[in-house]
Amino acid sequence: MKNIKKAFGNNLVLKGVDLKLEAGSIHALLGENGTGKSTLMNILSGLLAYDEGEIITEITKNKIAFIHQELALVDDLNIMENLFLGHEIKKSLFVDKKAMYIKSKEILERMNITINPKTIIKDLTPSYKQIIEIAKALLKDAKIIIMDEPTTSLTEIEIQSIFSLMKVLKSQGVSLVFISHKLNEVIEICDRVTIMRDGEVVYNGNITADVNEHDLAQHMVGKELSYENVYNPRTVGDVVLELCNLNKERIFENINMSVHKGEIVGVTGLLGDGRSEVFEAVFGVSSGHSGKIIIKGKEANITSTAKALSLGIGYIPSNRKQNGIVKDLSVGENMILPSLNKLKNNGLISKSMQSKFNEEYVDKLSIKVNKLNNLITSLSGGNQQKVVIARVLGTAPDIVILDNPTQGVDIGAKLEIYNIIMNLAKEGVSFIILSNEAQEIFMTCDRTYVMFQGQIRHEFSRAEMSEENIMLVATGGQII
Ligand SMILES: Nc1ncnc2c1ncn2[C@@H]1O[C@H](COP(=O)(O)OP(=O)(O)OP(=O)(O)O)[C@@H](O)[C@H]1O
Repeated sequence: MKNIKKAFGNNLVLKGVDLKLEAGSIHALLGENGTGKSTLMNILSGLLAYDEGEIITEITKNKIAFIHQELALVDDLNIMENLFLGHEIKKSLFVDKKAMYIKSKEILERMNITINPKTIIKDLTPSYKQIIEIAKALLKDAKIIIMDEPTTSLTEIEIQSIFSLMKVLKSQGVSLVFISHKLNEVIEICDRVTIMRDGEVVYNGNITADVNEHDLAQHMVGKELSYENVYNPRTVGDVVLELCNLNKERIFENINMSVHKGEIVGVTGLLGDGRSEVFEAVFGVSSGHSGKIIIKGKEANITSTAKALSLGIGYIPSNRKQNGIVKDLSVGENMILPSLNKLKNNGLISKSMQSKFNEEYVDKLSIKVNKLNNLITSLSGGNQQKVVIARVLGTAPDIVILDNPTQGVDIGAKLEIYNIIMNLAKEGVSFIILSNEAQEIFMTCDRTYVMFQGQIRHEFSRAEMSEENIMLVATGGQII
């Protein structure tokens, strides 16, 4: 790609970008949120037109596959039906299931994957779903496969299976583009890297043994980042949230947990460990559980999210696209949703109070937005996540539950978010951080619970926390 330029209205998003992809290579595309990575890849795959520049390749558009974060699979159909959806093999007027089965098996074998093509998608683990998306790309004989943050919702074991598949594809001459904010993974799997900042390329190079995360992060943000001093110890107050024997059949069991005023508590484990479901119950998103939820010493009967909010609980769900944002509303409107009452003047929303509120949080969280009344969907993924965080913080909660809070957020913004959490905790706000990123837990939490198959298996004090200890318990092992 040579000197690619692209503007949305008067917002010049790509300012002349060059990118060279090689066959049989894994190329990382990095950059802060909103810097234009997805736009560039949408252009490469033909989803978006560009204003200026040139794309020089012998590969036709139909041989370029873009695997987005939201997978395009139909849950109730099987693997084979998903692979051929819309272009079924036909024998006269009928769908030739046998031929489709044979071809599906062939593709899966090419990927070194042993799975029955008749398996229903909803029975697959998240990594297998990713693998099926890749299989779809291979079915159309893709020569370039673009993967947009493919590992965000995967466990360590699943990430390794995606990586081995990427290596197989690379050895077969496919060119892979890996968009990610997880710099450790970039170093592990990629051969080359292009780093963008503000719509321009600021760095291009090979990932050699001497490249470290720190260097990549520095290129991304253009300044030195300080990871060391994020965590600040605090004196915490009385218990503000207590979960006593919380049970939900087959989902979680005997959950006992406490959080103090001003404390930051982590809950971690592998995907499917039940942590999200526990806090959906606490926030009134789901019902059907037994046990007690005690808020500031009083048993609470939380039957709705409105009730949870009125008790001073804020919550950020794990899946932003499904549960977090309202697609038809603007950035500004999304940000104020739960704070509407606070912004009313004589029963009407005060425009000036709304703008002040919006501007305060755009500034506090460095949200990259052109106009506050643009649709939320026009923001980059990471910036949408920041809007969701702003929305919760804006309700001035006493207890904040953050499920996967920095999903898709770049490293610079992550540190900003952690610092905001630290400062609010110092002021007495309590946080519960549900995360599968050990680094996130270390950088922020005073204590952490580790869950496995719906149960709390261990509670670590800050001094006892280590990546090895957490992994051991999260995978069903025991600390001796
Ligand atoms: N369809 C659109 N209409 C208007 N603006 C858009 C549109 N798509 C993207 N943008 C803007 O283009 C800029 C770049 O967005 P893009 O999604 O390419 O960033 P990104 O680098 O992929 O970010 P992230 O890491 O957060 O996913 C952002 O400012 C975004 O708001």
